[in-house]
Amino acid sequence: MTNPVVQKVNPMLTEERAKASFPVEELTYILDGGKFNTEKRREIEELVTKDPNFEHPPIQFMTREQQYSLAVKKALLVQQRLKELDMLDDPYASYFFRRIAMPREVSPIGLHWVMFVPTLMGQCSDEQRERWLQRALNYEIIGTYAQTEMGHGTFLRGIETTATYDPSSQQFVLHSPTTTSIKWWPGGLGKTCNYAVVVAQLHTQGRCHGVHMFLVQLRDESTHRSLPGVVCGDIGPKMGYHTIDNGFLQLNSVRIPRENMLMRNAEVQPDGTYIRRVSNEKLTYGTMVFVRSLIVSDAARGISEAATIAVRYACVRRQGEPSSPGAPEPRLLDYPVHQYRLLTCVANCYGLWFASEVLRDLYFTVQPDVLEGRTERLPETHALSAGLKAVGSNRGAACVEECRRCCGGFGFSEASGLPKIYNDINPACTYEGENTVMLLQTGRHLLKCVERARRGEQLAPSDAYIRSRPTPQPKLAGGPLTADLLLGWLRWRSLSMLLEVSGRFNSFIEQRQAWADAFQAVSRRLTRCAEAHCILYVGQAFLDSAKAAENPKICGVLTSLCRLFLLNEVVSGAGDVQLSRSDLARCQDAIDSLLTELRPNAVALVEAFDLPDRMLCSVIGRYDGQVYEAMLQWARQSPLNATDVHESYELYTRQFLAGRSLAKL
Ligand SMILES: Cc1cc2nc3c(=O)[nH]c(=O)nc-3n(C[C@H](O)[C@H](O)[C@H](O)COP(=O)(O)OP(=O)(O)OC[C@H]3O[C@@H](n4cnc5c(N)ncnc54)[C@H](O)[C@@H]3O)c2cc1C
Repeated sequence: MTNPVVQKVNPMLTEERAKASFPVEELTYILDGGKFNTEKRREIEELVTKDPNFEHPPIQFMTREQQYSLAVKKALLVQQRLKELDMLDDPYASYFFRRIAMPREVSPIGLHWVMFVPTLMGQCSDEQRERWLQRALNYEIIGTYAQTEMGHGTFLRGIETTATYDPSSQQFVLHSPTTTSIKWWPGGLGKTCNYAVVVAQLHTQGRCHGVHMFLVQLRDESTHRSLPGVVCGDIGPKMGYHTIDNGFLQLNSVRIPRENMLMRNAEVQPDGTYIRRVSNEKLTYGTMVFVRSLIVSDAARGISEAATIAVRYACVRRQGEPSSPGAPEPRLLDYPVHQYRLLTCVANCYGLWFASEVLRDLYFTVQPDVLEGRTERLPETHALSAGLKAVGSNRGAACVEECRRCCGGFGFSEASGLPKIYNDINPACTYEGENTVMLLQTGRHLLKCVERARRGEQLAPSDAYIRSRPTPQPKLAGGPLTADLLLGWLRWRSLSMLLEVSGRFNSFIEQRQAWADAFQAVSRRLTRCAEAHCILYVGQAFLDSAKAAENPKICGVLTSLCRLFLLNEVVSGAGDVQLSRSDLARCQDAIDSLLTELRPNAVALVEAFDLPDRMLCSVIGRYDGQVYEAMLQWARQSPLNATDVHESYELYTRQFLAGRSLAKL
């Protein structure tokens, strides 16, 4: 455990830690992907912790401008340190360095790495790469990715920004013709970046050729002033992400050289002739799959942080009627309903953690094939990554909110760290493909799978359970409710729901409805099918990882947690299909027994995530469990407490209490 014990540890937490039935450290190695990774991560944490440049008072007491300015400084410092330590080429090390140096702070230059550089890598011709990529990698320029407009998000083809080619000057004229065409949202666009990849409708020789990408310089490289015709700025405070300047961009006939169109897939020649090359859009899908697997893993990490805070707090918080006169009040964790709320979040966290790893491995398996033109598994990976991105971020936000509520009033205080985790996890439901739209994409793929199964075609591994005919419902009554049996039931549920929806869809088609109308008619139910399909994948990944654990004690506790996950899905999905009352009652009883079984391991299961206090930034989730003293100390730092009497008293309250009218002040 890397946490420095700053105060005497609360005995209630010590007592809970002693109850662990398995070696926590070994589970940490599994979660990290091996002992080597755990050690490396801890070394990095120590490096950052010792660096005074990353020390500062709580950001919650700072204004947004102060938070942004500090985040710019720290983000650049992180890059400098990574270079000095020769860690830039080590993705694992640099990921953890950033996370620990900027806990809960979204980096204003994050988009540079996540979107700008990968877009240059994937969309530039070889000469363009030569010219720009190295400059971007060396941080001589900082870029963002500007696609979304005020009026157009999900529907990419509706984008209004135009890039019109002028052969006389061999330049493109970038223009925002309407208010709704103003770019809105790109990270770092407001104040930080000096370049952007701008997505616009390409016009040449009187024809529109659809959306293409252009590299546009926004600000002068030495003064950082915005260039003529470029109007950009910050879009203002948001629900979270206070440290990043999501921005707007209006382009007023801004001219860029012809060579600034990203030309890997298409080209405009000097005379204005448009040439489309063999599309490698399928390669772009590959990158999308990878980014989405990271979103699922971020969702799991968000829950791991919230659950660590809420479980520790539940051990030290006493609330309620004592069981006998003179006895202490019960701890929150002693209440079965509280155990249920927290342990189901922990179970979701482990499930998503393992599923994100399987998805990432799938990407690394499929990507080399795709590069060589074998794209058979691309539809499966694409559909899975879209659906899991949606299910992961939806669950992430829901579980973090549940953990926040589990902490009562303190969960509403910024001191808990929980509002910030929630506000930072929530936007992932919207960016990189809005979640409902993602589920519809998965659903569309599932409908096609039923059709292919009907034609007797072979389906990809994760779709292989899909048939064109129903199978009998697995019986839950009778024998033990094993994880395999529960998974089998969820597989059956997914297939049953899908066949029903596909049947309705086909009947609309037989009634000569247009494909798009038939799709809309079943779309609501189809999103539910997509969720069921993805939950099945999460459950399978969870169970496989539990079975793979070499230590029988770890295998045992993970299998129990996995059963809790699966049972909870069966119970909450009972209304989707017909689950008998006796089967439902059995499942409910099994959940109750599992809560009792898992409760002694609650702390161990969250502490296996090995999150140092520095990362949690939580007064109520600290390792030593000394919640109340720390809460008072934290509140004392509020700027409102700088003076005993606040200036508003002299300005307004004194007059008001004396009966004078405030209007005259
Ligand atoms: C924090 C944050 C960072 C972002 N960063 C960037 C960035 O760096 N660069 C960038 O270009 N953009 C960025 N975005 C924008 C983001 O990609 C869009 O918000 C997203 O694509 C959704 O588009 P929209 O907001 O226009 O919503 P809309 O597309 O208008 O969707 C609104 C609602 O309608 C529903 N809906 C839309 N279409 C359909 C349909 N066909 N069927 C059923 N329902 C539908 C959606 O599910 C959604 O609930 C960012 C957004 C956020 C919140």
